[in-house]
Amino acid sequence: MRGLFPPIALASTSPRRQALLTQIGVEFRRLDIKVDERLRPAERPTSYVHRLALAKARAGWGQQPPRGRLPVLGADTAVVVENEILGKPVDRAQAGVMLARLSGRSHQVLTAVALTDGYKAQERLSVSTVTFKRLTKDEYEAYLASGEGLDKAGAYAIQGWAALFISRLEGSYSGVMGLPLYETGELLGNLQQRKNRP
Ligand SMILES: Cc1cn([C@H]2C[C@H](O)[C@@H](COP(=O)(O)OP(=O)(O)OP(=O)(O)O)O2)c(=O)[nH]c1=O
Repeated sequence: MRGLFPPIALASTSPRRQALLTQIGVEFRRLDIKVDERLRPAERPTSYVHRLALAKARAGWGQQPPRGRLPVLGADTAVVVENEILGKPVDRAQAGVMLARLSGRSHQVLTAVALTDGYKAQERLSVSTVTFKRLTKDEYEAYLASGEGLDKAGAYAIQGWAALFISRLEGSYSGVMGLPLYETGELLGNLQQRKNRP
């Protein structure tokens, strides 16, 4: 299938986001961006992921040379349990605490995507509910030893071994992995429509 969308820039260091964008045939240049990911006092999880997705897209826009800029896509993912955001664990011990919070219950995964062309920005939010089985001691130990969850929000990867722990997913698999492809397609489709307008 020939690509449906124009080329873009992806403001992300995440290999998962690159793989997902490649999956839908989007050509992209990658921009290494770093934004302040600290949560603001009393900030709600949805506001937080929206703010960061937009900040990443804008930072990426600012990083491109003024000539030949491409529209920039940014995304941010947060795991939310009992209204608390679980970010990426700082070490194995914290990863263990996060897994214990997720074990035997459901949580939400929010991923916001933002696309800017320097003038306007569009955004979408994907919300999924993920249910974990109750983990056994052996499962905790094996998973923590694998190191798989250490660079992931909530200390797990749905696309990896943690699939063995997920009894139910309501929502978007790609959204949980870091880039909701349906919503991303909507943003890219709007871009295409604007381009085709006489
Ligand atoms: C819950 C979950 C998260 N993740 C990943 C997606 C994101 O890469 C990461 C969440 O962290 P983010 O801060 O959203 O992204 P990032 O720092 O990895 O990359 P960027 O440069 O774009 O800011 O967790 C999975 O890969 N699988 C999962 O099941």
